[in-house]
Amino acid sequence: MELFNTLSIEEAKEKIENVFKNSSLEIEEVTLMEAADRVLADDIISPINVPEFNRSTVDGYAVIAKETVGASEGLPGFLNIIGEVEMGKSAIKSIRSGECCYVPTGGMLPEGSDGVVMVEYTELLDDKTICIQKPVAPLENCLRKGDDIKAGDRVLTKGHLLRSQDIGILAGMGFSKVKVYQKLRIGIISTGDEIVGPEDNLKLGQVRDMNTYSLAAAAIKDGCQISARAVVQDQLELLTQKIKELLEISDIILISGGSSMGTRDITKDAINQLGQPGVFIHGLAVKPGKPTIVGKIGETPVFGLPGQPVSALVIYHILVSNFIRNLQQVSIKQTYIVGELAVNIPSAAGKEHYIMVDISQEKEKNVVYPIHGKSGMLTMMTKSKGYIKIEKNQEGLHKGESVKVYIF
Ligand SMILES: Nc1nc2c(c(=O)[nH]1)N[C@H]1C(S)=C(S)[C@@H](COP(=O)(O)OP(=O)(O)OC[C@H]3O[C@@H](n4cnc5c(N)ncnc54)[C@H](O)[C@@H]3O)O[C@H]1N2
Ligand code: MOO
Repeated sequence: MELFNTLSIEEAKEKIENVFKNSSLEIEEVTLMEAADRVLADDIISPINVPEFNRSTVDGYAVIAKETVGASEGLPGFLNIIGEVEMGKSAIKSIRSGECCYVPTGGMLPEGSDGVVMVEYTELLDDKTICIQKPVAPLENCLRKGDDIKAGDRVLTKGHLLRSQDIGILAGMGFSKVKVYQKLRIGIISTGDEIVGPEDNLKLGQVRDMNTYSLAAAAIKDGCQISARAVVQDQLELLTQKIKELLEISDIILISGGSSMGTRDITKDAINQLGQPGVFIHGLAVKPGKPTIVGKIGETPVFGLPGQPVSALVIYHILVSNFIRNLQQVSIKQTYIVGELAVNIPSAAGKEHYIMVDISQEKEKNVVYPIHGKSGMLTMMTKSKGYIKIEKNQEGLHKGESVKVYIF
């Protein structure tokens, strides 16, 4: 009798990391417009101060702050207006005692000024004089040179996943291109005589291909590109041939279906036929996803995911995504939300259980509800915001317990 030799997810991650410890990604330079969701391959050191000059954060009058002390509506202070600062131009004049200068929001502060009184707290007496009705503290309503970034600051580090605000700050520092890790090319194969495309007519007994699409979308979200996708029938020669083709153009291959022990389950044989070291994991102590396969053909990682749509996508999230993020050297760990379980969740000890959950905000708390179903029912995941994990040695979780929800 052949049984799965099951590893825990942690053991599997360790083994995979070990087998691919010499793999590394190439580095490429991309424009800022192409850089979102890519991973920085270099530290970013600012060549300039941001802002590069002292700026006003309001529309008002640049003043010497100590000369406004005690000013009020009943007892205003009087200042001579020496002019107006224009946007995009340097403030030519400097301010001396008893003077002020009009500055728009973002405009350069004239030399000598150290605060800005908002226009609403001033009154124009004539075109040369204003009265100040409210004092300002030194540096009030100002952004000083280098307040945001000092020249030489390390603003972003290697391994940082670039988000919209990061792209903005790169532009602000004057970078128009950045070095990022190459986009991994993912080849996706869905196996099964019964599998047809979403555009095909469905005959009784056939099943529409969900895995190609859910896995492709997940990989794209992880910053990868899809090199090719194919549906292959349960025949060893056909599958072997297709994997061979995809090896030429892919950095990672994902195969779904045919991972179990049935006579049609040929994924393991196909991987083993194509070269050393072949399959080095078959079976995980998890639910869903027990029959997962991991192999290596030449230098290429090949994941044989279970055909059940929930199992395939859950294993992608807990194993494949982690592998991709490690390869890309992403520095952040997976984020989670902490919530309180709404009900008891039973589970048998001996394997890790991944439970799909929804979260609802009730009385300032995140309340976590399990979404039940079988691994062939993908709406279990469409109704969920994420998943929680029940450890191998735990027999379920209790209502009211605090849990981490990993968002997908
Ligand atoms: N004797 C045993 N049988 C099974 C075991 C076991 O330990 N012993 N494990 C079960 C578990 S757990 C899972 S999960 C499945 C995994 O099966 P396979 O990876 O071999 O997948 P298939 O048999 O090809 O398909 C399973 C199921 O999923 C549907 N499917 C497949 N591909 C797709 C796709 N691209 N899109 C949508 N749906 C797909 C397929 O039609 C089947 O209904 O094995 C159990 N059996
Ligand atoms: O583990 Mo299978 O993945 O139960 O459906």
